[in-house]
Amino acid sequence: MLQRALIFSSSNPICSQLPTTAPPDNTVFPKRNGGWIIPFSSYQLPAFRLRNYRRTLLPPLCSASDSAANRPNMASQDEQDPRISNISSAIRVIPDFPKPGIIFQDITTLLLDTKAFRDTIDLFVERYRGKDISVVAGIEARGFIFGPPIALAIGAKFVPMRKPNKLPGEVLSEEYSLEYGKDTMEMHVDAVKAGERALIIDDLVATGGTLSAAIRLLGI
Ligand SMILES: O=P(O)(O)OC[C@H]1O[C@H](OP(=O)(O)OP(=O)(O)O)[C@H](O)[C@@H]1O
Ligand SMILES: Nc1ncnc2[nH]cnc12
Repeated sequence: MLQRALIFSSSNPICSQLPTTAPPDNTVFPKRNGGWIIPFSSYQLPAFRLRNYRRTLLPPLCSASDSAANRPNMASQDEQDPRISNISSAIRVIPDFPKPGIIFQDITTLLLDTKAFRDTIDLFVERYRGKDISVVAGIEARGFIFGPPIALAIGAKFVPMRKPNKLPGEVLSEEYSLEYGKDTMEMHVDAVKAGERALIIDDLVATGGTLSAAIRLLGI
């Protein structure tokens, strides 16, 4: 997934049918070809070092580990990777769901395709293994599908970022706007420590609101 610090962009080889509406001005993600930023894409940005994690979330405290200079290289590697087009075609696109004007990217069909699903996980594992990442933060709900296998394979812990009032311990909360509504995301306060390097995983970035909230929650 997902962004001076982040994860993904769109001219995205996997979900190539996303609409090309520009993200809001306040997003920090790169806009390649004026498209959206979305997880399974070539412009991945990677992981953050939580230098100074704190409970009161203030301005960005983390930096991206992969320099901008390395990213075009990653992009061209992905463009040559034959797995990407197969993964892209395994995602079903449903217009006007859940309401008119939304072009829904349905990853449940990807999950039915064992090769495409495995290849998706492998792509992330190949990219992030050996990068000193100790935390994979998965965003509910679809980040819970892709995050755990990636976390196990790269030897990181998995931290769920949950919908409100689901976690039993002390939490940090972030409210955010969605393409179709508002929501709140929560994370256990003690799940991530200062100095840890985190990778945020989700299935898709549309407006970037969810990913931005996840970044704020990590205190980046
Ligand atoms: O970039 P954004 O505009 O924030 O949208 C992207 C988010 O929207 C979807 O989740 P959703 O909130 O629909 O929750 P779900 O996974 O529980 O269905 C998707 O899985 C991302 O988390
Ligand atoms: N276009 C989209 N497809 C799938 N999930 C989404 N969540 C927000 N926008 C979405």
